[in-house]
Formats: sequence, structure tokens, C-alpha cells
Amino acid sequence: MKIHVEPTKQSLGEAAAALGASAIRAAIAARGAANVVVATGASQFELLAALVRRDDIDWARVTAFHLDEYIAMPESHPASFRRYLKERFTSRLPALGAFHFIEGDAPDLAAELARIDALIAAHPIDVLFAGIGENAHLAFNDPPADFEATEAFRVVALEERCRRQQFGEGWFPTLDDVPHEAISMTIPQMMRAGLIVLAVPDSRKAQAVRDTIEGPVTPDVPASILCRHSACHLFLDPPSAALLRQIPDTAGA
Ligand SMILES: O=P(O)(O)OC[C@H]1O[C@](O)(CO)[C@@H](O)[C@@H]1O
Repeated sequence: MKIHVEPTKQSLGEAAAALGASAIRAAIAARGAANVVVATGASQFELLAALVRRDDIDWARVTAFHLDEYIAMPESHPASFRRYLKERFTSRLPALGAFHFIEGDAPDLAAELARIDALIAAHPIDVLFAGIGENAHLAFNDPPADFEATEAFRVVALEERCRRQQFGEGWFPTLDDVPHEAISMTIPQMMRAGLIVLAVPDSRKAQAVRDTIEGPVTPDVPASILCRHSACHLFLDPPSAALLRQIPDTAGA
């Protein structure tokens, strides 16, 4: 895993977007199209803002997916990930080729899972942008995460720490309002991406970052599996890097 410690959240977002953009351009040059996954949450604000400003990408050739969505939440809810992405991504990229949203409030969840599994199987992912939760989750795969899942998306239960984080970020009026279930991309599906670009700012992520990089690869630290990916870049700011004993593989090294 390549670690980049950027001086600010803004430069973190710009550097992560620049790396992703070069891989998107390379995929378009090689195949005429690129497939990407984008993430949500407070950690992705600066990255998405920088990504939608990139005018060096032929966005019409890009097909996009996202990582996760709450079950039974209408898109009009302030915490809906579809709403988040329509406000911060698709509305800023009118030329975008396609965006396949996870309909977490679909009446038939099995049919919805089958639909998005088939779609992503037809679109091998070139670049996956993601964050890491305070509990080191990847997408909504809370600990202990399933590193062996065979499907691309599944329904998952959200653990207490994860629900507290969502409440703490201000997306819900009370903890009780945070859903207990979501549809999440599975970890094996995330690991199939050609390039993984992680944007992880803020001191509240410092322990998860340390456990991810310095601890063993274990389902109890879902993001630790990323150490086994051949092209994974982790963008930190000084507060999120604060607990690292050393920066093992700095950018450009
Ligand atoms: O920015 P946050 O809220 O810390 O989220 C980090 C990760 O967790 C998820 O938001 C799921 O909660 C992912 O989409 C994101 O990559």
C-alpha cells in the first residue's frame, strides 16, 4: 500500500482525484471506456469536489457505481447516499456516461441485489474511490468482515460503532434514526478494482488507519485486507496519520 500524507484535507482531495483521473484517462485510452466506483461520507467531500472539477477526463466514457446505501431509506432523506451523490457528483457532471445507483428502498431487495450484481459484473472496475470508517469498515462491511463473499453486493447489518459514526457526522437527528441495515459492496468485489484510491482525513480515523497499516490482516479490521491489493493508495492528512509509528511506503518512494 502506498501512503501519501498531504498537508491539508484540500490537498488530500486534489492529490487523490489527480491519481484517480490519470487511471481513468489510461482506461479510456486503452479501452475507450472507464468504470469507476465512488464513495460517500464526510471523508469524500474534498475528493469528490476535486474530481468533478477535472476537465481532463472524457466523462461521457465513464460508467460509475457507488459502494453502499441504507435499506428502506427514500432518496429524499438527508442521509441518503443517492441524494449525496446526485448533489455532489452526477449533477456536477452532466456529460457522465452512466451512474448505476443502489436502490436501497426497492420493494424486492433480492431483485435489486441481482440487478446491481449483474451490472457490475459487466463493468470491471478500473478505479475505486473509498474511505475507511472509524471502525475500519470498508463500504458498510463492519467488523468482522467477510473476506470470502462470493456476491458483489449484499445486505449487511450495521454495528453500533458504525451507527454512532453516522450520527456523529450529523446525518441523522438521533442515534435511533440511523438504520440498522444497508446494501453494501462486498470486500472481494472492492478488491477486484484495478486501482483503489482511499481518502481518509481527520483525527477520528487515526486509530483505524494505524490498525489498517500496522496491524495484522484480519476481518476485525476490514480495511487491513487492502494491504494485499497490488495498487492501493491511501491519502491521509496529518491528523489521520498521527498515530502511525512510521510512514512505511511514502508517495514517490
Ligand atoms: O466518510 P465516512 O463517513 O467516514 O465514510 C467512510 C466510508 O464509509 C462509507 O461511507 C460507508 O459508511 C463509505 O461509503 C465510505 O467510503
